[in-house]
Amino acid sequence: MDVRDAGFHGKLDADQSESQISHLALDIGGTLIKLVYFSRNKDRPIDENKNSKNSVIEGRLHFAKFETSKINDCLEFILSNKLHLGGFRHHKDPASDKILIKATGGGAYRFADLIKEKLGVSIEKEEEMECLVAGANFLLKAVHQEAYTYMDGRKEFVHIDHNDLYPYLLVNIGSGVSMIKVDGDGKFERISGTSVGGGTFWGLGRLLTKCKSFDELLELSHQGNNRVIDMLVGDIYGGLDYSKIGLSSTTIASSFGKAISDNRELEEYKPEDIARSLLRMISNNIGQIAYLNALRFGLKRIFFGGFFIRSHAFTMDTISVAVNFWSKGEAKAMFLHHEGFLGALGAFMSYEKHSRDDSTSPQLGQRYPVCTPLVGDKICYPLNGDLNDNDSLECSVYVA
Ligand SMILES: Nc1ncnc2c1ncn2[C@@H]1O[C@H](COP(=O)(O)OP(=O)(O)O)[C@@H](O)[C@H]1O
Ligand SMILES: CC(C)(COP(=O)(O)O)[C@@H](O)C(=O)NCCC(=O)O
Repeated sequence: MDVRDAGFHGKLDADQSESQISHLALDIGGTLIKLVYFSRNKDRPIDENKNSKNSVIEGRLHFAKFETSKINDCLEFILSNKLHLGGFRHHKDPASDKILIKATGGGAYRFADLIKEKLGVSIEKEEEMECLVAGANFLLKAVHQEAYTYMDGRKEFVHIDHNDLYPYLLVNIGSGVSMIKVDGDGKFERISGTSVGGGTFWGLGRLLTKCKSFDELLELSHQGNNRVIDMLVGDIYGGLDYSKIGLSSTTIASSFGKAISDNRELEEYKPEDIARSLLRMISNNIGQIAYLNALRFGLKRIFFGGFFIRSHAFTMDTISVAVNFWSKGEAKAMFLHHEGFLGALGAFMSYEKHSRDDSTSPQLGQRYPVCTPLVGDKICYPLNGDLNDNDSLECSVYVA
């Protein structure tokens, strides 16, 4: 289970629940539900700016995720921690005590009735692509050391020049894959996508290896050797490179191609080798399609997000190699630390739209504060994967 998963009985610690929690936003995807919410630091007073109508509140953004198939666990977590009270009310209808919660992703439509029934709050739907872009722009502009490259086991943070960020290609690898050309705040076009994504890896992997969880499948892929199943150029060319067209003998000529002639049954292959081939096939394919789309629109920067990545070394390495190979070294794949939370962050930021409507609850106006990722009280960027439990970003928000 992912460390950012909040379990069924997940209760926030006393410190967190005593502080004021507000502005819960959800991204309910095909596989995972992502939650973002803000908690005010209870020991810090609100800094009221006498010259403006705004006040600054210091606090933290919190992140959690659940499997979509276990939505009841997620709703239980929200209910038991009273996160659902952190919504907003429309001032056009002051008599109404109806609370609205921001949500994006297909599940905002699919589960609206269930959420209403279980939490007693209504869903205000936000468009998924808009949220992904808003989340990515926020992270790239506001969070220090958010973007990084990963190649040959080396992670390097990328300095983001705010004046030279656009245009870029955002590749969100969730259950399926969306490729979005981003030209500015709220300016974007979804230029491509592929159904061969994270859901394909996990779905096929589960069938072929009998793994019980995504993490188990990922862990298995660590130990495997894809050359047992993939047909390499060298397998076809008698151990030689095909130098004339730039293919080394170790390049995969055909993913899973060896299984044609091996005369072996599925059970005779090691699950770890299957997991490795599958991960490589899907990551490679996405990296290639991403690069071709970047080329189509002359985009130099490609950022990859979505929970398929999971800061997994082999996944990132494969995507980076694919982008590097197809671009002949011209383009680099970049990854986002808060990879899976782009949509939820975008939905969270859309509370700003209502800051003038809402007279009864705190009104949030996120203005790209400088955020520092904190785990406990330490600034923390683990190099090899997930953020730790109680993951949060320290930040200030403006309240109109
Ligand atoms: N704990 C997990 N359980 C299931 N899938 C996971 C998990 N962690 C990462 N994944 C991968 O992430 C994908 C979902 O990514 P996400 O960005 O949340 O997309 P969606 O919005 O479609 O749910 C899954 O299809 C799977 O490949
Ligand atoms: C339909 C979706 C936007 C839903 O988002 P998700 O829950 O996968 O994050 C995504 O799965 C997608 O872009 N699929 C690829 C469809 C295609 O372009 O072929």
